[in-house]
Amino acid sequence: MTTPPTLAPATDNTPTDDGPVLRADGVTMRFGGLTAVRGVDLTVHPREIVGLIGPNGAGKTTFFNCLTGLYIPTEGTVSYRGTVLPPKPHLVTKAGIARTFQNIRLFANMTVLENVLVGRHTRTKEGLWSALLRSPGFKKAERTSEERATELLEFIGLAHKRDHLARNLPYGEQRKLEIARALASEPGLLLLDEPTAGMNPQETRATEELVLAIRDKGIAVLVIEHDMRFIFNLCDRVAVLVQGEKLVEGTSDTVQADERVVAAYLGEPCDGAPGEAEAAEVAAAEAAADAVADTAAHTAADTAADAQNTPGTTKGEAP
Ligand SMILES: Nc1ncnc2c1ncn2[C@@H]1O[C@H](COP(=O)(O)OP(=O)(O)OP(=O)(O)O)[C@@H](O)[C@H]1O
Repeated sequence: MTTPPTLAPATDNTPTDDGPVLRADGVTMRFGGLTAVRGVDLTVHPREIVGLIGPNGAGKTTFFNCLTGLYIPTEGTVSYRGTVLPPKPHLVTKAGIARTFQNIRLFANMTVLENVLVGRHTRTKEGLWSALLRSPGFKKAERTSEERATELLEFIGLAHKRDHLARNLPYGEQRKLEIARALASEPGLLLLDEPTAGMNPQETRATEELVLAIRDKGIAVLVIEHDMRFIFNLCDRVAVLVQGEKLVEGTSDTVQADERVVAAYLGEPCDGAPGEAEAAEVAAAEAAADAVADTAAHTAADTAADAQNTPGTTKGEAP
């Protein structure tokens, strides 16, 4: 992939202090009797790329939904740049957190440009009447939004398709468009939920480069992904969720070397596991066959030695 062009930041994402962009404190989410997320703490610092991994059903998406106000956590708080966020998606976006979804959520019958413009609505203050009357203020805001959306499309490499309908884009480009739409809200933190799902290796590599370019713009990234190569190549830090709890957190090297992580993905062998009796039977049969083969080999060797030691017998001649 060619390196994405640089994008002039519309908002200043330079941190005002050394504090984290995101801080989740003791986030717990229960659905009736099921605790999907239990007491999870997580911080993301400015210009960091943090990975969130874990087996299916570990609670990753539920945790994202708690961060973005889609769910109201049963317990715990989520803060953005030191301020506790209200659990309302549009207020979370307005504060500076944008996200993409596991399943693509584009407006299929809108153009590529229009999809990005939709993402800007939290950054425009022109109201409905202003839009209907096409007031001078509205026209100016519209021009600024279009310029900004065009810059974003250039940044992700879709400017040449700005007038195509979203539904006609290939899958990999639809995923890119989702990212552009999220960036249109000018976030300080971008949450990506499985951005490479369904992608081929080239598209995955391109997404890796795109995420790095986004980080270089000063935007912190928190990413859920099942593709371990993608995560370990990209992330400054990785947190592992297992059954709703944070099991390990650290650099890619630390997490990869942690036996608990391997066990969480592969499952610990346990007594009476299906197939264990069959495996034991096969091992016993193989051991018995080896013993029989050994005995036969010894007998043959002894017979040959006896033949050589018998008096009056020459080689190749029957006694
Ligand atoms: N709205 C909901 N109501 C009830 N249970 C839910 C709801 N959302 C998620 N769950 C349950 O919470 C648990 C965690 O699910 P979640 O989708 O967060 O896991 P995940 O780690 O994102 O999994 P995957 O990697 O498969 O996407 C699962 O047992 C799931 O069935």
